[in-house]
Amino acid sequence: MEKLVIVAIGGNSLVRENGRDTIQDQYEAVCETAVNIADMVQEGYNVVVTHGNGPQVGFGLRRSEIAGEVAGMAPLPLVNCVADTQGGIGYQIQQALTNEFAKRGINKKVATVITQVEVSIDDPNFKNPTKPVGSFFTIEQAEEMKKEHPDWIFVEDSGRGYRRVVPSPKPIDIVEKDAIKSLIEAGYVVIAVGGGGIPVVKTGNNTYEGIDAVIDKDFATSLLAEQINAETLIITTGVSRVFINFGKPNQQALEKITVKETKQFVFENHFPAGSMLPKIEASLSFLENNGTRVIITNPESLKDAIIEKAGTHIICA
Ligand SMILES: Nc1ncnc2c1ncn2[C@@H]1O[C@H](COP(=O)(O)OP(=O)(O)O)[C@@H](O)[C@H]1O
Ligand SMILES: NC(=O)OP(=O)(O)O
Repeated sequence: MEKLVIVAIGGNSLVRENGRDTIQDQYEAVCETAVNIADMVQEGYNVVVTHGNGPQVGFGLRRSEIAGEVAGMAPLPLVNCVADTQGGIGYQIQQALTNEFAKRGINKKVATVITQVEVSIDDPNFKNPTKPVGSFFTIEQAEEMKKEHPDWIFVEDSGRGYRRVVPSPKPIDIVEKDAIKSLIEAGYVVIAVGGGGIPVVKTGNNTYEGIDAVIDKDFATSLLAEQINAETLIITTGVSRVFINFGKPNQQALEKITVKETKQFVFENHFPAGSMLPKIEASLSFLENNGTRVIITNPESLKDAIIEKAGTHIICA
């Protein structure tokens, strides 16, 4: 079988910067990414796709809250908002890839697996929300909203504005990993752990219950990569490369770095929590658990990145 590559698509990379956030805009962004993934499949790579949902799950949560405030409708729990985004984005990726393969005469089938991801009820992250979701606000807008919703917590997100944060426990196990493996072995391009997976806690022997949280898709992707023995982990996001001193006049793009160098950059605080840090931590975890290489880049650079002509490459040695 061809080398197994897992590609994570960032939720923010599916949002257009035109302020409209329409589902058609999102589908256009998905189609553009599908072209790049189809290029990889055409080159002979065996690809598994995962995706984020940070903006989308926040939009869904807010829609549900407004429906409650305006029309008295029962709110949708956060875990169900995650499940809805997993299905909704998975559907768009599945259709875009299916159509792109048909257009090019690529003989590959695509399937999305509704994926539950186990977390621990005792995870300290339930008490310390860190995962930014939904829209970006100015500090004034965030302060105004806090007056109306004192329980909401906002954080500054990588110079892009303020966002609400929700709990983000660490993934422990992927409940549907055997189904995912079977589909890969049967030759499918599989879409899984969308939005980091639907967070569930174990209630007994093989029984589960949903819990309100948003798992970081980079950690869930890294865990899936380990569980399916992927060779390469590719994280696509809004930047073509990772930088040190990001956003400062002396920022410097990183082309190839070792695990040791990456740990030193983490120690020097080059990567903010909630945006680049989880990608870096997930990369290190993958490489320290039998992964061979990690690439962080934007979707349009995928084809060049896999042959080391673009992106930031993190390697073991
Ligand atoms: N050191 C860094 N190097 C590159 N990008 C960074 C860095 N620190 C923060 N960022 C920002 O983090 C973003 C990636 O995080 P985010 O948008 O939350 O991820 P996702 O694409 O998974 O939704 C980049 O697009 C960039 O704006
Ligand atoms: N769930 C998640 O990590 O989504 P983003 O990648 O969109 O932040």
